[in-house]
Amino acid sequence: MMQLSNQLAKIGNRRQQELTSPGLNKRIIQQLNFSSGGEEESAESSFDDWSFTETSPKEEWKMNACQLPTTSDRDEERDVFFENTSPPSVQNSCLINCPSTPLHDTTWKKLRLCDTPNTPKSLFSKANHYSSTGKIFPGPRFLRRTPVSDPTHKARIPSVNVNPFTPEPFKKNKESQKRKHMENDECVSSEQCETEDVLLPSKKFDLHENNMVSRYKTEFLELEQIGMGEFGAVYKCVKRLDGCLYAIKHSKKPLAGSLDEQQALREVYAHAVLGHNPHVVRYYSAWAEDDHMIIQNEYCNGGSLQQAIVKNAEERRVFQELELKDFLLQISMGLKYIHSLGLVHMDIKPSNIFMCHYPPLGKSSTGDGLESDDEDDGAFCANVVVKIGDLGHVTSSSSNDVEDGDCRFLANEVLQQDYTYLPKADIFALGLTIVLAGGAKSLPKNGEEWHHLRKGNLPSIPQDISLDFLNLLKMMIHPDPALRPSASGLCKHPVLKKGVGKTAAQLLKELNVEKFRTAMLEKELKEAKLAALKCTKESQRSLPDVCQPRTGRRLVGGKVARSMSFNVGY
Ligand SMILES: Nc1ncnc2c1ncn2[C@@H]1O[C@H](COP(=O)(O)OP(=O)(O)OP(=O)(O)O)[C@@H](O)[C@H]1O
Ligand SMILES: [Mg+2]
Repeated sequence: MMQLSNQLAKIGNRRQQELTSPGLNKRIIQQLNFSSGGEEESAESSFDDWSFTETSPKEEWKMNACQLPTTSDRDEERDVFFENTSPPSVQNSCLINCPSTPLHDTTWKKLRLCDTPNTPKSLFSKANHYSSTGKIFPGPRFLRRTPVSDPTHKARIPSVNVNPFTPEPFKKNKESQKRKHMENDECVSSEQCETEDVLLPSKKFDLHENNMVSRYKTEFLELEQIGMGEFGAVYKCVKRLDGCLYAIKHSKKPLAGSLDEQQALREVYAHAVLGHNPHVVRYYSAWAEDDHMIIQNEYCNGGSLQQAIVKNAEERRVFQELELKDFLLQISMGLKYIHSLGLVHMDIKPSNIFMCHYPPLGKSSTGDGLESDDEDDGAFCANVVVKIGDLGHVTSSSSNDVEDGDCRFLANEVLQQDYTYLPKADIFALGLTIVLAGGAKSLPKNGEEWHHLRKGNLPSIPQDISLDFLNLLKMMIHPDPALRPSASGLCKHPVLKKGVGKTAAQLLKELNVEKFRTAMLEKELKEAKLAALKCTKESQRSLPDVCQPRTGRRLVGGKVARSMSFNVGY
């Protein structure tokens, strides 16, 4: 992350130079990413002096979705060219007037506002940290730097990004650290502290610049491209050091100052906070290289659910109800975990669900993903673990800064900017994801059909599905988000528990219980043999009655409570 920050700051410098150079009084045309939604923020921004009034592509899409019917394609809509005719001075005024706000949600908002193509975030963080009142405010992604007495030392201290998804205690800790510094007169004022935040050096040790060595090429052997998305390309690679496979995601476009930068950072922040869960694609590392973000993730050998759906269609088959229930249960477990950390995914769809095929139980060489302490484990395909990936849209569940995901899976309330029930938007998208896995035809992107689904009408699934399961899916896309089941509720739902097989974790638990039970029985048997032997010896010493078992007394296991239960954990 340090290198990433370095790289981003460096690019910011470059951008600033470009924007302030006399030759730049020309029109800047830049491609916007629809999904990133920063342009929407510009339209609804509280920045009074925001001078660009064009309707954002995303707003256009929202208007389309509300004007029945329309048929534009999402991809076309997402690639819209935005023309900025304002001179750099206007751009700078936008930067100058960024309000200083506390971190977290508002910080994200600020990031986005200042991250449009007109006002690159990197530029923002480097160039102008003054409010309209001339007050200095902190760069949004820079942590407080530990003050040092040697002013020249400043230039060597790397900046650190603030993870907006970090739990509150961490942030409080940062605050107390700041207070401590102030008490120690290390900063004369909070403004000074903040000034130091933003005056962090832009040029630090840069592996790629200084050594001209690509970490990607040095550390990994690229095997093949396994995917391509809005954000970039994904490659299957072997890490030279450990010989293991990884999925490595490269951003498509240069990052600095772009909306992709923000999405990439979101993904990294979310991964870092989420840690490990069997139903969330595991993250290993991220760094910037050649102005592109690279994210090293767990490689899922079963590919995405979308790929499986396409393959099914080619083979004229569909996932059966039992498989659908298994997928739903496993993804719900991943969502339950994400939601429990106060986050929401906001882009659940088949291409963001990944499958890992493990060898049958006992032969797993991964040692990963199969064990779960989750009491709710109840799926049945022990050798297929389903995981949620692509965290590029993750945000806080209490946030007003929502980056809409794929419009085909978007809940209506999110479109209406009602963010009261964000976790339920994930449930809505999950319901439609399962319906697609069941063989339903592609979902509409807008128009009458789009609204029809948002009224709670389930797309038709071309196979016999039990009424119970159909009703559950219907509830998941209920127009009233409050009535949709929660992820936690789904994990315990009788429809998903009833008649299903067991997960690897459950089977492992049962195996351990059986092993324990066998060991106890073996112990009892051994004791019985010893007692019998002793009895024989003593009877040979002419004490005929001593070893005769008394009525009601058990010879074996007498000290063992027979009421001992081995069923804990089921
Ligand atoms: N960990 C992984 N294991 C296997 N395949 C992967 C993995 N990550 C990504 N892929 C493949 O690459 C594709 C794109 O990945 P991902 O969704 O992370 O990128 P994206 O650019 O954000 O895509 P989009 O914007 O379309 O959701 C996936 O649909 C999948 O086919
Ligand atoms: Mg994706």
